[in-house]
Amino acid sequence: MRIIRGAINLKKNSKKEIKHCTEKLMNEIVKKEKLKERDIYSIIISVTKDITKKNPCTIVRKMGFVNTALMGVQEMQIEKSMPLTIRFLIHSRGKDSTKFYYLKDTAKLRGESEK
Ligand SMILES: C=C(O[C@@H]1C=C(C(=O)O)C=C[C@H]1O)C(=O)O
Repeated sequence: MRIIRGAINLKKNSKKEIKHCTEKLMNEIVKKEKLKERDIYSIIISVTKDITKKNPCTIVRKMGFVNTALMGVQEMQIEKSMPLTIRFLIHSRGKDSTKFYYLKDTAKLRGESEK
């Protein structure tokens, strides 16, 4: 099974920015992983509590992932954690591997989670 973790942070909590960032992250993963809907088992998307204007799952659905099992959840509220962040966890068919796609400021999170 192929596991894909992704993250991106927003400039602000607006419909336009949520759409832009969700599409940016999803498009990057789809392109680099050559991901087809039929290969995906499920996608879990978390948002930090400050993201409220639009549901990223709806955006992914509108990108064409009409039959994919999607689940949207709220990220844990930990003090000083990165605000305005969308995270993806994708399980898909493929060679056993784990890949990370951390766009914009979230690249910092990779180092932090390994400390
Ligand atoms: C540091 C991150 O944020 C938090 C920490 C994670 C981790 O240590 O793997 C995963 C999700 C978040 O709860 C991240 O998304 O990588």
